[in-house]
Parts: sequence; C-alpha cells; structure tokens
Amino acid sequence: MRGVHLESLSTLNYRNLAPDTLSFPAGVTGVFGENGAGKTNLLEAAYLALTGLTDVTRLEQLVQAGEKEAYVRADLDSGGSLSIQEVGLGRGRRQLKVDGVRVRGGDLPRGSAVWIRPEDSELVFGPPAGRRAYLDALLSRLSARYAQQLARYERTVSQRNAALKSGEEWAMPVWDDTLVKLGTEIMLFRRRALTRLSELAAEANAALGSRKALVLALTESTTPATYARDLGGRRAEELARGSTVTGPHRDDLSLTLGGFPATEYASRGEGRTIALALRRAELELLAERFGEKPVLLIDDFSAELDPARRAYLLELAASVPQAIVTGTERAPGAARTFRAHAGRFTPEHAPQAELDTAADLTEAKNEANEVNA
Ligand SMILES: Nc1ncnc2c1ncn2[C@@H]1O[C@H](COP(=O)(O)OP(=O)(O)OP(=O)(O)O)[C@@H](O)[C@H]1O
Repeated sequence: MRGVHLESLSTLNYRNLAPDTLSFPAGVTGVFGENGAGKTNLLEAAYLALTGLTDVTRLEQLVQAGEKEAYVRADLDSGGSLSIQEVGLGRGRRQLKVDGVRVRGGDLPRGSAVWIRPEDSELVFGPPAGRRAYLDALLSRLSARYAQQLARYERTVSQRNAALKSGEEWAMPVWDDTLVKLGTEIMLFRRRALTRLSELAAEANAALGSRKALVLALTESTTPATYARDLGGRRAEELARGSTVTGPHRDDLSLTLGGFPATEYASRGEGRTIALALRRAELELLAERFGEKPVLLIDDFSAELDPARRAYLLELAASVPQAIVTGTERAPGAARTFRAHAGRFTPEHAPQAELDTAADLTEAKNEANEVNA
C-alpha cells in the first residue's frame, strides 16, 4: 500500500525550533540528540502540519517564548498529488491553509499521520477521559459526520448543563430530544467501529508477544434503546447536580487483558504494549479508510527499554512507507539521520544525490584550480 509522503517541513517560531525547512526521504528518518534538543517539538510540528491536530487549549505554548505568532508548513504528497498545508498560530488562534486557500480543521486530509509517544501509556492507566478522547479523535478522523455530530452533542451537553444549573426544568424535554438523537448516533457509530478496532488492537497486542488476549469494549452509561428513559429517570439528580449524568460523554473504552481490566491490573510493561497496540490499530484503521498509510511519527524509541517492544517499534517504522523516529540514540537502518541540538537539526549523512553533487563540485573546483595554476 502506498503512503502519504511528507516531503518537507518548515517551521518558524515554533517552540524552541530554529526557523528551518527540513526534507524527509521515503523510509525511516532518524532524529537523535540530547534531552531538550527539540525532538518532540519537531514531531509535534510535523503532526500539526500534516493533520491540523493539536491541543487547542495550549496554542500559546506552541509559539516561541517572546514571539507573537508561529507557523508550520508541510509539503506533502498524498494519493499522488502534491499539496502545501500551512498552519498559523497566534494567541488562542489557529489558521489553516491548503494550497494557499483558508480551510477549516476537518478539511485537511484526516489520515495523514499517526504519532506514537511514551506518554501513550496514560491511555491505559489514566482516567476514562483519555481513552474517550483517543476513540473520539480516531472516529472523527474516520468520519467527518462523526466529528460533526460529536461537536454538536458536546455543545448540547454544555448548554443543557447551563439550563440544569439555572433550574430550567421546563426546557428539559427539548434538550433531551436533541441529546438523545445525537447521542444515539454517536453510540451506534462507536459500537460499529469498535469491532474492527478491537480486532486490530488484539492482533497487534499478540504480535508484540503478549500471551494474554486484549479485548476492547465500550462501557456505556446508557444504551440507544434506553437513553430517553434513563435521562427522564435521573431528572431530579441532574437538577441537583446541575449536570448531564448519562450519555456517551460519560462512556469509557474498557481494555481487558487476559480477562482482567487493564487499567487496574496490567503491569507497566503490559500497559505500554497495549498502548502501542492501540496506536498500531489506529494506523491500520486510517490506512484501511483512506487507502494509504499515514506518516508514522515515533517519539523517543530509546525510552523503550524492553527489547521486544523496541524491536517492534523499529520494525513498524521500517514497514511503513515513511516514518520519523526520534531518540537519544540513532535509530538503526535510517535512510537519513538528523542530529538535534538546541532546536536545530543537522543531517548526519548526506543522501547519495547530495554527496554526488558535493563530489562534482570538489572535482570542478580542483579542475578550476589546476587550470588557474
Ligand atoms: N514555546 C516555547 N518557546 C521556547 N522554548 C520552548 C517552548 N516550548 C517548549 N520549549 C522548550 O523546548 C525544549 C525542547 O523540548 P522537546 O520536548 O522537544 O525536547 P526533546 O528533544 O524531545 O527532549 P527529550 O529527549 O527529553 O524528550 C525544552 O527545553 C522546552 O523548554
């Protein structure tokens, strides 16, 4: 299967990164350097430029200290056509452009990158909100309709909460109606997607050497058939608390390993394996949906101390058309390696074409010197 290709990434005033344009070959690019060099920032910038995705509550942090605005640009080849994606960042503001035309977030290619990070373990051991966010982000990328209905649902929940807080019981039937319609669609979509997601995650977990079966399931606070009734039945409680207590915004993506809930029972290593399996499943689902493999961004492979998981990460990077792998040590087998230092990235081994040009230049200079002599 072909893949999205990030040809180059340009950044300006992005966190600690020096303004630059870096080009990336097909295959694995390794980025290595000391702690704090800017390796994670580079992957974060690449992910933002490729997908438009970032934590919108932290936009200010992305702008270099002392500057007002930041900018990232990806030149990419997706499905055989070249495009330029630009993201401008200001105070609480994000502006996206594709080929010079302003677009909304959902208009960027939604399957163009997957980012694997050491802190993914939080998906397993952290609170349900993190797992819900993983699921919602993935499903929103698989379906624009899901993204739209989820945004509407979330808006409805907050407006309904405001009405509950001000004791507007009379308005509840109207809010309930909208909530049930949107919430039911979300629940049904999640249920459908979960079958394939669970299969892919279980396969990846086994491929990582785990002998315990991984099962993904939804822990739902209500069901499509009973949602309206459940809401009605908890009216007094909702008015007392001033919040909507039932619906897909309260659901969890439960992870069961060998018959036990992973969140409470898995070891740190087993949790790390599950988190990796979830990211692998994300990669495969996006590839199935869009017909091309996303660019794979792997942050800090060297933080992975378990030899089997480390080998799996490197094999995964080598198996996709393009991957960028960071670490405090060199990623073996990389087509290009950058050394990271204080926000700058220097290619270690120039690619053959550049070496040829350099050799030609030296030869030409020598010849010129000989002629002059
Ligand atoms: N808005 C900002 N302006 C300037 N510097 C920033 C900004 N945000 C983060 N930094 C700095 O960027 C530096 C690099 O962070 P980054 O996480 O990319 O390092 P890293 O190379 O991934 O390190 P590690 O190997 O420890 O993960 C940090 O020292 C941080 O203080």
